[in-house]
Amino acid sequence: MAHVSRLRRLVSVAEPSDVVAAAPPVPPLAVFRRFWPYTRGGRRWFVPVALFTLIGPGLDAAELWLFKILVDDVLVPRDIGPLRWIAPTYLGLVVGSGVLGFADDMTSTWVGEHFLLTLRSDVFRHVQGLSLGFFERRRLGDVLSRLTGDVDAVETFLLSGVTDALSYVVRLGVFLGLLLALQWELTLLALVLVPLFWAAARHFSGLVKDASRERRLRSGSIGAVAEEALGNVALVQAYNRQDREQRRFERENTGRLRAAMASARIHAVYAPVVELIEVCGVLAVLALGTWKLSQGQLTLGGLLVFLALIGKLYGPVRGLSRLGTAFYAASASAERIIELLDQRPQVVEPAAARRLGRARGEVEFDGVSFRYPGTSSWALSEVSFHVAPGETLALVGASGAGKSTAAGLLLRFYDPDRGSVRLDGTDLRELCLADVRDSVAVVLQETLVLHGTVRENIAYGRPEATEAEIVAAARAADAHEFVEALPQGYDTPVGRHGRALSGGQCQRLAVARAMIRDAPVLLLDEPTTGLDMSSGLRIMDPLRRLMAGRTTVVISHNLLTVRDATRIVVLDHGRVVESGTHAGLLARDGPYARLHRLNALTGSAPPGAVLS
Ligand SMILES: Nc1ncnc2c1ncn2[C@@H]1O[C@H](COP(=O)(O)OP(=O)(O)OP(=O)(O)O)[C@@H](O)[C@H]1O
Repeated sequence: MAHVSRLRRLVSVAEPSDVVAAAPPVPPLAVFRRFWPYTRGGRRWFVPVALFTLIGPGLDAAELWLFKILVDDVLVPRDIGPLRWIAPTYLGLVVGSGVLGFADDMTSTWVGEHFLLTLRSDVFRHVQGLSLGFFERRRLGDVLSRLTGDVDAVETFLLSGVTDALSYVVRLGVFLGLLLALQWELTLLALVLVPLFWAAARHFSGLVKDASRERRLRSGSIGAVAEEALGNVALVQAYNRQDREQRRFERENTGRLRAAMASARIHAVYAPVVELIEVCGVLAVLALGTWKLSQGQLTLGGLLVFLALIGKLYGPVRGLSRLGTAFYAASASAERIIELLDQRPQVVEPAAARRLGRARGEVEFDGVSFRYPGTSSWALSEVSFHVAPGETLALVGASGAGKSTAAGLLLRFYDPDRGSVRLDGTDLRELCLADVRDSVAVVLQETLVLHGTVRENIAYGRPEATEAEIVAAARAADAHEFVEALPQGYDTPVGRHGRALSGGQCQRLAVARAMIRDAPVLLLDEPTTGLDMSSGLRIMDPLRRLMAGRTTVVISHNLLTVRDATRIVVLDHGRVVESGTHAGLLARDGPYARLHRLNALTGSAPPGAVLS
């Protein structure tokens, strides 16, 4: 056992990564069962692929047999006669193998790529369907690395690996049959060494698996660190943190390098061991074969073909044992995909979800309490309010009071722990999720602008919108004028996070997008955050037009846009501490009045910025 621990030390990897957690191990058979359904589109090609696999070794064997005849009937007797039929047959066999190889390559690539397409798009659909909570907990770069590198490795596990294995087994069968027919004693001698191959393969495969796990894990960490640093490049550069990010990136890369070196060491030890076993076999056969030749029990052609066949026999044996290690390496990736696929969305639709035509827009929070997963304090507790269709409700409160959390619950990004959120009198949990989200148009705190043209950004609200509708929405959002002034008008690319536009312009695009969505409920989460006084005032008219005739929940902590709301609900530490109209709440001289005085002092509520 000492040599095992010595080998283990050979593959020891760097200090553990704290960026990405390892996926739990899964037995190979379970991996196979798990991914088998993804082969469904390509299964009809399995028969041709199997046929090509069967015919290939047959052609190889025929070529070798021709070689035997060539030596025994042409070279040894020095007679050119049989060459007349040997030459065309040989050419025919070579052309046949070429055509077969082509067909084999095409079909197996198609089957493999088709599998990848199905699996990758399924994993993507699954990840997109996960609740917001998942994305808050996980590193995006790691998820991306699973979607790309790990999915590829699963294909190796399931398809290329299996077809290769099949081809090796067939080759073994054909060559073994030929060898036995030619010289059974020599064959048995050659076979004595096969168990040694297996023992070596088994020994090394466990080590390979450890190193491969570490390599895939490090690839995920590299993706995660790169995504975080490059995604927040402005922050990194502003605070001169490039060196720190570089160190983090290099640390994960060094981890990957060590894992790669560990697996290279394993392979470097493994290859000569296997070669040694093989050479022993060939030498033994050569010795016995030469003796048989001298005794006249074997022709020279027979011996040469025998040696060539032995070479061909060891090929698949070696291939099979190598596949074993490749399987183990790929299963490390499979485990990472399975772990991703096993994530369940926290927000799920009931089996018989109720469809909701066009909602009237009645919104109700009834005794809602909510805690973010993994936290101990309540973000909302016992929150109740009711908004009738067409009315406007303003949620106000200090930073961290729970306003955005309430917005998240209304969009059903999360489910409340207690109480219920209702739309038109029905609990959101009973409704079709797509209907809930279709009923609510949002203009969020952080302006969500996509990498695309102005037109694409507006039409994201309703992809089937016509050009006239897009322009009408832009006009209503007071965006048409500035869009027309852009170099390419509606076709101007706006860059990632809308960096080509000002904050106010981005916000007006967001209003146009919400406008074109034409949903009965409108959710405005701090629509004026980050805007200066004049931009804040400028957005008011478009917002008013957007709110007309819709139920609106407006969230604000600077009290802008809230004074004329039908009702104002004041939140503090997740609780409703006050509610009423602007005038009524001011008269009570409670928390709202205090907030109002504070705002008047800081001047964050422009005079006249009121809802009509
Ligand atoms: N994803 C999250 N995971 C854990 N806790 C969270 C999460 N988001 C918010 N919280 C916590 O929930 C509480 C309410 O946060 P919320 O964002 O709803 O406040 P807010 O009133 O919208 O604040 P602001 O006006 O600053 O946007 C805070 O204590 C916050 O720390």
